[in-house]
Amino acid sequence: MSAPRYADVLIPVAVDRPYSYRIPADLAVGPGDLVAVPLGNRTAVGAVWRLRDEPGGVSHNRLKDIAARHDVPPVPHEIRRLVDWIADYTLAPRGMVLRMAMRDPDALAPPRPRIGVRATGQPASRPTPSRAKVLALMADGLARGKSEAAREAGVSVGVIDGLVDDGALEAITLAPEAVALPLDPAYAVASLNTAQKDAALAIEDAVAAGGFQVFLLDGVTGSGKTEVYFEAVAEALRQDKQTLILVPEIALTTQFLDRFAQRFGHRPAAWHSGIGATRRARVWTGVAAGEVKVVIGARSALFLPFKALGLVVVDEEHEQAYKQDDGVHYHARDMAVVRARLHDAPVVLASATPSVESRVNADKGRYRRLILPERFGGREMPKIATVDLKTRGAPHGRWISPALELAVRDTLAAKEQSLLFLNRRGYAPLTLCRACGERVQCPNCTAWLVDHRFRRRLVCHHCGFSMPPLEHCPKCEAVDSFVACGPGVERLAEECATLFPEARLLVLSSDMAGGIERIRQEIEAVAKGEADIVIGTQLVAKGHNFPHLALVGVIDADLGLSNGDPRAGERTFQLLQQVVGRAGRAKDGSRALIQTHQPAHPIIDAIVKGDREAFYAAEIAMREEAQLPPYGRLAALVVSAEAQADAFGYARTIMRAAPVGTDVRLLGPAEAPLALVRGRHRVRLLARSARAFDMSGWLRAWLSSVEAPRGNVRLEIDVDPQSFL
Ligand SMILES: Nc1ncnc2c1ncn2[C@@H]1O[C@H](COP(=O)(O)OP(=O)(O)OP(=O)(O)O)[C@@H](O)[C@H]1O
Ligand SMILES: [Zn+2]
Repeated sequence: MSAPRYADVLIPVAVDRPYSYRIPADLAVGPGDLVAVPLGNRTAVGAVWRLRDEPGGVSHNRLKDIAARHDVPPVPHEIRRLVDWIADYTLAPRGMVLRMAMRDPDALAPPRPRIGVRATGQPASRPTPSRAKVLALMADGLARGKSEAAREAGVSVGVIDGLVDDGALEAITLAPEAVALPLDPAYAVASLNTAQKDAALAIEDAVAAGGFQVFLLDGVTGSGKTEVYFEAVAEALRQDKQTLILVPEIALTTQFLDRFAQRFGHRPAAWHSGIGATRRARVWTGVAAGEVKVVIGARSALFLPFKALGLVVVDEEHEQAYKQDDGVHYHARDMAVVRARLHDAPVVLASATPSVESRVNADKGRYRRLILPERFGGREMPKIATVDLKTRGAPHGRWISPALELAVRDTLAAKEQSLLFLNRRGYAPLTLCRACGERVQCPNCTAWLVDHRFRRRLVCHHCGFSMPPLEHCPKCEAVDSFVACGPGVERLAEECATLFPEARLLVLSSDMAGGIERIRQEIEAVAKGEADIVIGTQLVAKGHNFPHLALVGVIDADLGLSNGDPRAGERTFQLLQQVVGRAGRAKDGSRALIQTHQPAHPIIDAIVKGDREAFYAAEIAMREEAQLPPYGRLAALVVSAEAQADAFGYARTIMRAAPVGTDVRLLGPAEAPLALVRGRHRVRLLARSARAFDMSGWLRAWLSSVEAPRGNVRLEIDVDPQSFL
């Protein structure tokens, strides 16, 4: 049999189809190989998508030759299928999806050898105190990197070089740093309670047997879901298979990495945008070679080239952060399920507040639901009560009600921790002119500027625009007339400093100076009990374990309830349940106070009564009635342009071309709630169909009949939208 003579090569740019090339007789290429190909007047790198014996429609002579094959791991079969799947489903150009799954071959080149030093046993010809320090350190005979030796001995690198010249040290090539240290499934086995054991066994059996299966690990906050899926990871290790653990926010998982190391002896490999290029390349090739057994990462880890994937875990599966809302609009949780199916491996979706989608899938028998009904060790759930802001609210200009103030005082007196939750960054969400009522808006977005007093700026949370506080009103010229309206976490901190001057305060918000590293340290400080009152945005609600926390105060539970977003109810329930669930994880007798104007709202009521089933039953019934996901399918089309008329114009053009029929209901075009972002006007269309309908196929057929947007007009397609703004 002769070798295939043609290859379709997918290039990681905004194209949907691979291009065909000839394979030169002296070149062997296989599916997934990275190759250099001529593209226009340059050379591009692409992945071989399929091989063929025929040129496929184009004459042999018009095709160009593949220039070269790169000697790096190919894009594996499962990843190629995943890329096809995501492109077909989301309508994103295939090349753009490949881009997330491919590395530049140059970046994958083996790392440069590390040079180290070792003692030769010869004395130094000219002894100095610095030299003596180095030789004392190196007397153990171990090899060390040059700078490492200098740092440990407390001398400059020059001293090391001098000793090499002198013959007292010798330079040697060090073995490359291990990409992942060996994990031991038997390192420190946890003893599980009965419910944990049952759940763990079910997943372990599935890992051992192989085969695709979805588990919904549905356990209340603090029930030990992590311990349960660690046992499944242990089984995968025993089978010599790899595990992918997805988390919504990888930068804040130090606690998790430590727990993992306590269980398996070492940390897993982490994958996120913050790790350096060399390390990324090592992890990538280590995953491809099957040496890296466990990877923890945010959604981009979904595209790593696992050699033998035996288990996928999606922690906090309900998190909105799994949905990517720019470029390729994909949901990493859903695609993790697709990926597990491609590898014929089990997948675990874990949450204390499962998404309605996953819950319905479990109820219908598509997923297997494993329930952990109680906290580990019989620990009590916090006692939850509401504070009715209509009658028992805070005095004017303040946000902590007398009841909450008292509860914080009691908690301080008991030397325990309080958490005050307010999902608003900055000092105040709105700045208003007292004289004329003018509100300070972003020039580029439909949004008020948020007062960030620590930084002394007014900031747009959509585009990042910022400016110094205004001295006089641009409209009525009044001087010093601006007042801050409403609370943000900074303002709440000010109130706490006045009410509880003796308490150690800590504000946790994603935009504090010092970035992610500072947040990481502060989360650890909270866990160690180094703060008395923690003020935080949703950042604090996400899966952290704060053992000293005895009181949670929700400053404004109504924030998420009132907007028109079909997912607002679900999100509010999840956020409140998660934040309340941070309390009382190590000690009984914890409480939560929820400040609200609507204490009788069904969602608030379900939280207070601890009746999550009431929430799911009501929400699921509503979704079914309204044919919303998962009972129906939605797709959003967002047209944007510098001029509003252009956006509406193109939206009407595509609307006119919509296929006639009753399968899909089309709503719009309408101005988006966020009508202006970064100077672009936005118009939305929403398509809704029954669940069984092929929405992606329908959209593709429709849009292929419409002329592409021109000039600065852009069309974005969002299948299964999470955001309706
Ligand atoms: N079998 C066990 N043995 C020892 N400690 C356990 C066990 N199970 C759970 N724990 C402890 O209980 C606490 C809560 O566990 P974990 O963080 O896994 O809960 P979770 O279900 O993930 O909670 P959340 O959804 O709120 O994040 C942790 O401190 C954990 O170490
Ligand atoms: Zn803006």
